[in-house]
Amino acid sequence: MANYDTVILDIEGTITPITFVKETLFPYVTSGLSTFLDRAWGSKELKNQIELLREQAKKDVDAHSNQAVIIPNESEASAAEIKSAVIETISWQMKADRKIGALKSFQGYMWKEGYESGELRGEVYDDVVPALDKWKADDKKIYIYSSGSVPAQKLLVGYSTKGDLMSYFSGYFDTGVGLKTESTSYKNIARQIGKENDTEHILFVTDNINEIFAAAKAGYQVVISDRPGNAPLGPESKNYKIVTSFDQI
Ligand SMILES: CSCCC(=O)C(=O)COP(=O)(O)O
Ligand SMILES: [Mg+2]
Repeated sequence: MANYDTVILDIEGTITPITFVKETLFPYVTSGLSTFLDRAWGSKELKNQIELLREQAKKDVDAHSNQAVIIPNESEASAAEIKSAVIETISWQMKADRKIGALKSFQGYMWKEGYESGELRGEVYDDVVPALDKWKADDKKIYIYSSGSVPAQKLLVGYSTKGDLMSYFSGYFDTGVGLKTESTSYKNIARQIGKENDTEHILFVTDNINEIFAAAKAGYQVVISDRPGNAPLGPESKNYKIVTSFDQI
């Protein structure tokens, strides 16, 4: 690897197993959603979260998505009808593993309770903390860029199986800077961390080849994370460094 002074890490498939997300985090939302809505109904935070889902649902319906349903507002529908539309909306989007801000925000909102009660702990691979320690000792800055919302990212690393890892990270980015498959997102991050004209000294590690293409196009150094259970790597991945553990970076 050429010199780098900044590391940006993806979460799912890179520092965290995909199985933890698919088999623990996602079912926590889908199985607990109905009772969660009943419990939190009337709270300001839930109203804000539903408003985000409502705005997204409207865009989806306008774009003729065949699964999208309008979420009615309180002046035109009962609580039961609104809850039912919210459940339907979240359900189809989660089946599609949609990386859309409103859904990701809602998931993080629900996971908060689970992490705080001790029911959830963010699973982090054993080789991650030694690499974070080494990068810190070498004075490198470390950030996260994930499709999960920034609050959800902080929960996962703050309540992790390796303890509270938040002190390692200088910042967190989600799709608020743009989709992870677009090179402008990586330019936006570089600008925000004061490295707009120095992207060649940023290293981005992710499991997703389209994110690799986008970051490389923005001038970043890139490494592919190939963890058990990740999607199989295609022939394009051969042009990049591939690691199965962070001690190979
Ligand atoms: C940090 S939230 C849990 C994971 C998640 O929902 C997600 O979308 C992660 O995507 P990534 O960009 O980290 O692969
Ligand atoms: Mg990933």
